[in-house]
Amino acid sequence: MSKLELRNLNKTYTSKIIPVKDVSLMVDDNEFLTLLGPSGCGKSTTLRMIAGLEEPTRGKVILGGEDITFKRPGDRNMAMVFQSYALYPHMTVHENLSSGLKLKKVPRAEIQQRVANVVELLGLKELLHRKPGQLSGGQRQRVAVGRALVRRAEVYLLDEPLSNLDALLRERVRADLKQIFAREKAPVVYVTHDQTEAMTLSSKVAILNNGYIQQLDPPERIYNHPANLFVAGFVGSPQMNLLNLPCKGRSAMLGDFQIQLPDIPTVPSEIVLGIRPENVRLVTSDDDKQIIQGKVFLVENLGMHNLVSIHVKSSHSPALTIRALLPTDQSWDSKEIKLVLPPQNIHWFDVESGDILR
Ligand SMILES: Nc1ncnc2c1ncn2[C@@H]1O[C@H](COP(=O)(O)OP(=O)(O)OP(=O)(O)O)[C@@H](O)[C@H]1O
Repeated sequence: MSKLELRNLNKTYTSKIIPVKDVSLMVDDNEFLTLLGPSGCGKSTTLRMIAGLEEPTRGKVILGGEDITFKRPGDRNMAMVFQSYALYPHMTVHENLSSGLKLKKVPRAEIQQRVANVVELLGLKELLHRKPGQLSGGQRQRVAVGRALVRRAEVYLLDEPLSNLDALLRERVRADLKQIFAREKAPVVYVTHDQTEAMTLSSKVAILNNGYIQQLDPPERIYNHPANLFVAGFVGSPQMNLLNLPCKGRSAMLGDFQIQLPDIPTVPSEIVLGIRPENVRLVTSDDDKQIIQGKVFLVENLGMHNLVSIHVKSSHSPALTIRALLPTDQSWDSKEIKLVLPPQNIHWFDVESGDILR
């Protein structure tokens, strides 16, 4: 029943360092919000202000209707997992997991039950009697996640909790986290710069850049309807093709080819065309429109697909490059190919502001 709300949150260190600018958002008790963005964009500072470890310069943190902006961290019932594990070095794993509950005078049987659940979930059984100094980085990180999970907190805050796990374990713990938090009735705020984590775990993603929220939406919407050039370029791997093109009449010129512009009030002299590599496809029928031709100059095998880089045919300007995900069942090296850019998959952006036009 505790909705978390940030109202116009700001943090200023000096006139030059303003890591968080006017961040407003809401996380319901059944929501998993991820703060995603490049290094230094203000993710951790935002999380630390929610936890009370940092005072906002301006703005409010509201939990369940109560203003908790200046409440001490210990008085907020929040569980936090840091990138740097923050485990008690003199305690065993078992003691690290149970000490918080003992302090809160939770009955012994319940402590045993809750600890047993996380131990099972995170595969910690073999490590219970070791101290943090005797664990690998990944194992310590799992214990830190476990310590947050044994508590029944009002809010869960996680700062890059999977960053030290190897790829396989990260995938497993990621799937576990998703299931665990689907059952918890508490807002979760998760910080990462790993877009796969953000896309798979979250019900909502806030993309941050330079302290500002660029877009706040469910992951599918972020991926399929990026609000601006920053989001379009940041989310998606391989990256979206983003091409600056001159406009002529109601078309944009992609090398020798005309791509019809969408219905926009005024046609600019230049525009940015965005299309994801998986949406660029081979010509399959005579009815195909928006066809471009070019020559392959690079093929990268990604396993399931080839990422093929193509120089688009152009008689005057230097060749533009477009990348397409194509099947692996044939050789694309140095091939002349014809491709289709389906109009429904094209995103158009304003050159100056970077905002989406259509
Ligand atoms: N105590 C501080 N004093 C001055 N500047 C700080 C302080 N803490 C953070 N910063 C600056 O604020 C900006 C945002 O930092 P923050 O840690 O929130 O970024 P982040 O998005 O979490 O980055 P990362 O992904 O690298 O952890 C950075 O430019 C950082 O150098």
